[in-house]
Amino acid sequence: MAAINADLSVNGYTFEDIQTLAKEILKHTSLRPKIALICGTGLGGIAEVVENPITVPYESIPGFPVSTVEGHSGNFVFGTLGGKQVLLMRGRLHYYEGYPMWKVAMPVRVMKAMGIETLLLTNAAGGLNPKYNTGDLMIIKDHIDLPGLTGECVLIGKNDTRFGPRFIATNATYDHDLRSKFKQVVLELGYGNILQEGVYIMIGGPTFSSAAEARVLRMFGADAVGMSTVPESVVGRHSGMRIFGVSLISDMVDMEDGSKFLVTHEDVLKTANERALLMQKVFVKFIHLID
Ligand SMILES: O=P(O)(O)O[C@H]1O[C@H](CO)[C@@H](O)[C@H]1O
Ligand SMILES: Nc1nc2[nH]cnc2c(=O)[nH]1
Repeated sequence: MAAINADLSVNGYTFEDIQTLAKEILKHTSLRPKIALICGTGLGGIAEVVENPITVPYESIPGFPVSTVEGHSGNFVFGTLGGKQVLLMRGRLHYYEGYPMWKVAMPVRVMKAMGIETLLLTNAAGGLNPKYNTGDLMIIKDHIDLPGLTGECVLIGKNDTRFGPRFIATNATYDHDLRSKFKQVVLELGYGNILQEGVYIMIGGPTFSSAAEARVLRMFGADAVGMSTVPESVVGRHSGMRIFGVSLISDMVDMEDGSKFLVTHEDVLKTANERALLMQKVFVKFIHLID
């Protein structure tokens, strides 16, 4: 395999590097899925219901970064879910792990090179909307790219038009048809009482927000806050993918400064664990409906 050329002028991985990584991963399987799912914190359990799974650990892929966060196991899983070939990414990369933004979303470019057309994003997020409850599922209808607004957009740097155009619209990123199919599935399964639709805001992390920060995020119009997803959806959009996103509300954010509840990563993992079975059921049916 050719050496990975970490050329910073093109955001680390050249177009050729990305093709090389894709070929390297595809050597492990004859499957050619068009749907990929990125598993959020503690949500990798969806992989347990993948039929005939083929697991490709990140360490076995020369030049691929490792995932360092608990609840992100660090492998790709190919197989069938809901009757469709799928690719699961168990273990996303986060900015707060020290990866530059372009590296955080690099796997999405590799997915595109592997033939992925539809990108499903999941995450655990803190609830900012006072009507939400811990354990709710929030379909992402829009996002606020807080790092992007302050100069850390994932697409900053030299643009290679083989990946996508220099300038892209990011309104209407989250596909309407996929959103209504997901809604349909959740309602059919009888989970309508925990279903929300709202705006996700990305912060850099790893600090959870202070109460004053949380009030600002809410004033911006966000319903849930987390430390991921936006770079992946922007790069997916840039490469012409269809995007869907859902947040599991892992905890309700303290907005008042007086709370005794200090959120921990363990709280986030606990909620994800409690919703593992429900997420499996929902995604099997949802993926079945995707064209
Ligand atoms: O967004 P995902 O990967 O689900 O993870 C969320 O959970 C972690 C905090 O517990 C943060 O990484 C936050 O972004
Ligand atoms: N409060 C809070 N909870 C989360 N769960 C996942 N991400 C977050 C976050 O950024 N804030």
